[in-house]
Amino acid sequence: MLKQAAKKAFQVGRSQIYKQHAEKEAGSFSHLCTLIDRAATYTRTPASFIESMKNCTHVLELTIPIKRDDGTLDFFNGYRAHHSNHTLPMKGGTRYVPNMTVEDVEALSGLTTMKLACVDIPFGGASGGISVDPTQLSEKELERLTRRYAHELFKASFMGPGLDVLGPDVGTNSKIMAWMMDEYIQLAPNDTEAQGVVTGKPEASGGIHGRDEADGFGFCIALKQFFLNQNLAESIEVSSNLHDKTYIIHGFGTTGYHIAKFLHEKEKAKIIGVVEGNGATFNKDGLDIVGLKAHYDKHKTVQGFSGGDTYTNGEEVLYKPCDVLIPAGDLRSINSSNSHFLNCKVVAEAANMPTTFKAEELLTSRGVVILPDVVMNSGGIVSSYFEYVKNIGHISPGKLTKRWELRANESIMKYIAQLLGTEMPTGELAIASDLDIVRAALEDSMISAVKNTENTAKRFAIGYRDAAYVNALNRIYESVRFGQNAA
Ligand SMILES: NC(=O)C1=CN([C@@H]2O[C@H](COP(=O)(O)OP(=O)(O)OC[C@H]3O[C@@H](n4cnc5c(N)ncnc54)[C@H](O)[C@@H]3O)[C@@H](O)[C@H]2O)C=CC1
Ligand SMILES: O=C(O)CCC(=O)C(=O)O
Repeated sequence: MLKQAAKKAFQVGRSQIYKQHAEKEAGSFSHLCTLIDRAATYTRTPASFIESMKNCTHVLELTIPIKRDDGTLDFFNGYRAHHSNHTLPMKGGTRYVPNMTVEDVEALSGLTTMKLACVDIPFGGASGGISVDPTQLSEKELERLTRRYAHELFKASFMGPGLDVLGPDVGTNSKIMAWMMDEYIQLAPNDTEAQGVVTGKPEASGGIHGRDEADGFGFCIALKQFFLNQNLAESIEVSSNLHDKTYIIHGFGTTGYHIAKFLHEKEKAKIIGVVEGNGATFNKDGLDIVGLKAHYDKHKTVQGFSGGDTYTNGEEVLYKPCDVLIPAGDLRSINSSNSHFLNCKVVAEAANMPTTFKAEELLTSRGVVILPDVVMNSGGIVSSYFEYVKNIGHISPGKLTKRWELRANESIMKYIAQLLGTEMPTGELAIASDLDIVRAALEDSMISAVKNTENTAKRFAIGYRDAAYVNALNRIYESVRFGQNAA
């Protein structure tokens, strides 16, 4: 069925199909509103609440002047949107990307509200960033721009550990997050919770173990859990194991790389293609991800990797047959111009809003299953939440309980040994590291989110995206009804 559709698409010809479907797609915020409306039918919430979810509470637009290294003045547009303050603080990513629009920022803040609710984190959604290509600035220019952005957010009450906690996203990293925190500390020197103003910081500045890998780790846990469901596996005629499937990953940044790493190392899965903006690599027997990462870090492209065939036009790899396609690049990468040519059984969304409305309609009509962003990529923000809790509590995970748990385990072992009349094994039992604790907690959040999504999808016979939105809207409504914001 899938093969036939793909063959037909090629027969009609790409350019003709592109013309047929190149009409403007809905903007990102109206896309979000449509998803909310679609899910609302299955919720137990009033219409006025649903309408309120289709607006941001506050949106800040800034012009940020910075001095370039050559002494000239340059100006950049910055944004921060607060989608919902139904519970505080608000939280969400910070993007440094060229051509950022206020509509995308608003949509991402709304998406973040939904995502946080799906994984049961008691924060409202926010999002923001600067319209800039960070690779075109020197490190000093990037630091000045970041500090000025943080300064303006603070002045406008768009930043604070009890108000809006900024996290990393496309184009930002732990160093940028640390600059933001430092700027905040200068402005609010007596705030004892200041470390909690941003997440994704280096560990030396209060960051948490495993934040960089969290998105990829969480994604793989969620994927595994979805495939354990026999109905899903049978509906697309695959087994429920991850290791015997083929994967193509679109985007090899923080998220895409860690997904590839976990699938490759832990699941022994075959990643046959990696597509980047500037080319792709393909190996039908599976790519060596460690080697590919070393090549990518050195050359800033996957082209020329000796362990795969190089494609200068990455789209050609995107269209190759695979079981699971993983968009991990940017918004709208699966759209009406390319969805006809995709040859996968599942689209598992690691990026935020990677699939446009029309693309989703087309793919689902062909039987392709979509595993939605709000569940699949929530590992990053869940780990950010753990970092925040550590910062606000001034204590690292397990510091109070680790040794106590070890003693408790030893007592149980002794008791069992006594019952069996054997000796206690010699040597100390392992103590959980901070990373073990974070990973276990993340696993728990991801598995619960997938199970809740599956249950709702089954109950109403709807897709996983609609089910995730139904759960999110119900949870937010309960919090508004009984929470701090209901007058
Ligand atoms: N970093 C995080 O904590 C989280 C990120 N995400 C989402 O995951 C996605 C990726 O984010 P990161 O990995 O953090 O960003 P990143 O900046 O580290 O990586 C993005 C990668 O995608 C590639 N890319 C961009 N446009 C492309 C195109 N048209 N075709 C192919 N490749 C393209 C870039 O070259 C880069 O390697 C984004 O949608 C982001 O919002 C979601 C949840 C958490
Ligand atoms: O950790 C955060 O606050 C943001 C993570 C992120 O960018 C996302 O979940 O989309």
